[in-house]
Amino acid sequence: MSAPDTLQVPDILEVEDLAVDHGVGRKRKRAVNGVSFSIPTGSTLGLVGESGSGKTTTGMAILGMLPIASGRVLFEGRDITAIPRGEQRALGARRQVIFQDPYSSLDPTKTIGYTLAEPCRIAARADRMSAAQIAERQAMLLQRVGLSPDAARRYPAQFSGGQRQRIAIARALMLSPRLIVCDEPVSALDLSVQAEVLNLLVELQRDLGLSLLFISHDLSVVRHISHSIVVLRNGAVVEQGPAGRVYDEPADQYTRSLLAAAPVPDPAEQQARRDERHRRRMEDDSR
Ligand SMILES: Nc1ncnc2c1ncn2[C@@H]1O[C@H](COP(=O)(O)OP(=O)(O)OP(=O)(O)O)[C@@H](O)[C@H]1O
Repeated sequence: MSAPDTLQVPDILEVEDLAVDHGVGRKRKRAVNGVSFSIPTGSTLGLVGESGSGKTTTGMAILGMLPIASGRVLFEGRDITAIPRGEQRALGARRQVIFQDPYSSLDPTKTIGYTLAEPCRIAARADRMSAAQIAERQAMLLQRVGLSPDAARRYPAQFSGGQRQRIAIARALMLSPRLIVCDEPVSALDLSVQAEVLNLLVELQRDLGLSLLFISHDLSVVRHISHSIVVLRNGAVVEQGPAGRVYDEPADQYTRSLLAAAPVPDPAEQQARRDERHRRRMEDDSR
């Protein structure tokens, strides 16, 4: 028997006919309705749509942070809504989140070292690490995201917005997750810093074989990092497919209007920005 031409990689995440509500009683409101998509393992899916379209609600339901009204979410083939409570913790280590505002995950009163160790303290027994292992992993990850190991002794206020987001990324990686939900992780950053953090996420995704659900209201942000795209409108999917197809030949009128509003980055301008950053770094190094 000959080997198959292509290796069949299972999907890390399958969302089937998902519905999620907010509020209770008469104030109950359906925020997400009939949403289905999947993320092939080791790829990035861009979940886009205007404010209020249901992106965060979908992301939080996938992370088990919001109850599901109906539908199924399969993570690594297992229906997460049917997993016994005792096993939810172990699953938590394999799914992490990075928010728009790094302060959501970085307590200003705690050192970076304390914050990075936090996921290890609440992890299931099987994922626990010794203090020495935690320190070693912290140092490795801080370096990987472009910070020096002595950052562990400092506080969030001593870092810029971009550096804080790098710390939030390191924190998300502490327990070696397989899926990271990135909820508008660069929206609060300057354009040049946005590009640096996006590049870091792309490198990490590729080098570590991570799967990313990248939430953004801005189609130009996810353009170069997503393998596939899902467009949400009023809590429902209006378009989905490979990123190249969705950007080049959008089938849906709403997607076309979003694309028209999203500027295509000019490669020459991007290169000029990269050169400028490089020049500044060289200057800093020579001081
Ligand atoms: N905690 C909440 N209580 C009640 N309604 C909510 C709550 N959170 C979100 N909603 C509503 O659910 C819908 C989807 O909101 P959601 O935050 O998921 O959208 P989004 O696409 O992520 O928007 P944004 O980009 O502004 O974050 C909106 O109508 C919103 O008003």
